[in-house]
Amino acid sequence: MVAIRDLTVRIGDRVIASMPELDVAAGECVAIVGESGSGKTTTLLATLGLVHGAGITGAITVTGVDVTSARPAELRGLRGSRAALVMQSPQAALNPVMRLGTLMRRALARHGVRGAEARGRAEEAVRAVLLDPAILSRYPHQVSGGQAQRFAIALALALGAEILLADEPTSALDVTVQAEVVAVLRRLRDERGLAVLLVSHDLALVSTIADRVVVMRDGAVVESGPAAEVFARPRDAYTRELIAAVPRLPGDGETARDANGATGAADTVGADGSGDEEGR
Ligand SMILES: Nc1ncnc2c1ncn2[C@@H]1O[C@H](COP(=O)(O)OP(=O)(O)OP(=O)(O)O)[C@@H](O)[C@H]1O
Repeated sequence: MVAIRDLTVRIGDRVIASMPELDVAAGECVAIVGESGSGKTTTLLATLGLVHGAGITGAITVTGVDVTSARPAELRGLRGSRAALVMQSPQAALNPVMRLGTLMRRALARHGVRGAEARGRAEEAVRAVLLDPAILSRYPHQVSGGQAQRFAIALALALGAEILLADEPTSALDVTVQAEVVAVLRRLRDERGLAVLLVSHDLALVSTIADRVVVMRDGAVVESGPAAEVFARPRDAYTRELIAAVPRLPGDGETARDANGATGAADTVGADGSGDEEGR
């Protein structure tokens, strides 16, 4: 789905992100973690050809498209269908005077999908993120932040997303709602083989979903590997610091969270990933 080799992003003579190797396969979630300013967002945006005014070297392939040499129209096509960006505040990106169903139908019409097929695809996508299709008749201000984020994911699915590139997709949400969104991402990864490249500074959350973790600091990768291994036996001192900084509740084990997500916050919405489907 994603293959990055020897990526370097420079502003002037400063390297703001360098990523020697990063692969995300179908049905896999890879998380990039690190403190603010470590280069996580730059790496994510570069993956979709969205870093402008910077010197970029290296190779980036996303669902077979060579991002570094693709023409602008080809990149727009990639971003509007097979690869979708999920941002922190979905509500801000939704047109406030348009019902969610209209918004979805217009997006599908741009891809030549109309009428009964568009309605069917919209309902199927909304159900896949555990929302009631009745939500399609609501306006953005009539849904919660978690529902809006799940709708943004549904929109991506309806348009044919095979990979989601998610930048802090839950940090604008409260903890229970965060859990709903993570449960939905896990389910889509497991059941549909969706690939997820996730950027987050929240290690507790990352430990509930990531299969592999890449730790960045000052624009460089300091450690990477299977999530369970990195969380249980961090090799780098900076990774150890990040893990030690995760808040713990009385009764938690040695590590902040079990890497399989067994004790993660997402469990508050049920092991099958079912969340609150009702409106608020
Ligand atoms: N267009 C730009 N021009 C100059 N510097 C930039 C630009 N974009 C990012 N930077 C710098 O590059 C570094 C990495 O930024 P980036 O946003 O990738 O970090 P991050 O790890 O995602 O941080 P955060 O968690 O705060 O979003 C920062 O020092 C940032 O100030």
